[in-house]
Amino acid sequence: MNQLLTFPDAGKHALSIRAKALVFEDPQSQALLARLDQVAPTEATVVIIGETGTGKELLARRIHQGSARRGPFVAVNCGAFSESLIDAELFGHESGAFTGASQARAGWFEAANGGSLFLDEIGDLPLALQVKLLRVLQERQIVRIGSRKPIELDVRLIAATNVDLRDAVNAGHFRADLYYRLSVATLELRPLWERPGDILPLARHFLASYAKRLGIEGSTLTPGAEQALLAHDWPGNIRELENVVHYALIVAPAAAIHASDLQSIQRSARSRARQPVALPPAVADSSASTPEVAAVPTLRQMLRELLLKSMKLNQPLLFEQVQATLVCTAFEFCHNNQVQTARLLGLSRNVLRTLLKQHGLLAAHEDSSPDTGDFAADLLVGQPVAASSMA
Ligand SMILES: Nc1ncnc2c1ncn2[C@@H]1O[C@H](COP(=O)(O)OP(=O)(O)OP(=O)(O)O)[C@@H](O)[C@H]1O
Repeated sequence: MNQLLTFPDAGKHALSIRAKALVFEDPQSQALLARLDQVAPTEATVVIIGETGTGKELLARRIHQGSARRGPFVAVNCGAFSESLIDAELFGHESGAFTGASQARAGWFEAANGGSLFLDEIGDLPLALQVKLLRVLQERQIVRIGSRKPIELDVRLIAATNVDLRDAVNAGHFRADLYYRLSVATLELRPLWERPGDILPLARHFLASYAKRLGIEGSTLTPGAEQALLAHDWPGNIRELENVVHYALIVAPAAAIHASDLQSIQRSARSRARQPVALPPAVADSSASTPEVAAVPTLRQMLRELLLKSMKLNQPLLFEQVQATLVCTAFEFCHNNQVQTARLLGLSRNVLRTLLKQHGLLAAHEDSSPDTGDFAADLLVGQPVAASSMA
């Protein structure tokens, strides 16, 4: 079933494909969409969790569209402003409130009155502003900087984060009271690699949309290109996929798109082959700056050397032991909810999937693909080995 949902006022957003449609075909995405459609008509504050490029803003727009709110949808990235600026941006100011404030200005809250305010990267909001935001949510009114007059507000707040807010609370970076106030409803967008059923429908959707824009007819993806898309890790998630398809159309207009046209994928595959132990690009993770993460490259290097040695000496036992060590370490990370760190070990998705499933962190229906046990191959990028070849 093709889950292509169009926004009613798509025409108003002519510049962006993002505002027009949502492609949600993977069973996980469909389940999320069902929850979204339950939450949207309510007045509940929503927190959307997901890595960069997973579609958080798009989801927030959909929530707004699905509500009865007729006011505007206003999106603000909390990470894009300095602490002093974001105060005035959110709550507005009177003229003369501070140097440079020559005129009174309404803030984003007022701009969103009657509608929804989407606060992206809420985890980046300084603590002082978190206190202020909490008060606004409780009292449903704001006071502009330099004023004493409260302004009544009717705004639904939708927040997004790419960090685990519970970890931020534990680390003292995020107020617990604000966290509980915000997370009335929580929607989690999984990284694209964890919802493979979305990859090709999204790719075809972007292909059709960009081809239309570029005036190209008859572009298709060859089976090889489809395979390359499915095999890629997508650290930049849907945004990366959109860019890859757009670029491919530019370099291979009016023709079938081959794997070799998907240049950024090819490049990253090549660079992985050249530097087998290099860390993948930074990923949002609850464990992003823990000592474990710092230790992973060394661990990975050690395990890689051991694997190579075991192959050279033809020692299946050592090979098995290294594999076991890898799996135990990854399991430990998964157990601590540090899935991304586990990924850095270079394990195959299938192995990670199995670990996650064993740990109840993954729904059963996701685990459709068999465990090929190719984790050593992942670690040794470019030198695939099968356990049987060791015998
Ligand atoms: N389900 C989807 N269907 C179609 N396009 C999508 C979908 N999800 C995301 N996109 C596309 O991916 C791009 C990234 O989406 P979006 O900006 O919503 O991500 P984000 O998670 O808010 O990113 P960031 O955290 O970096 O701000 C958008 O340009 C949009 O076109």
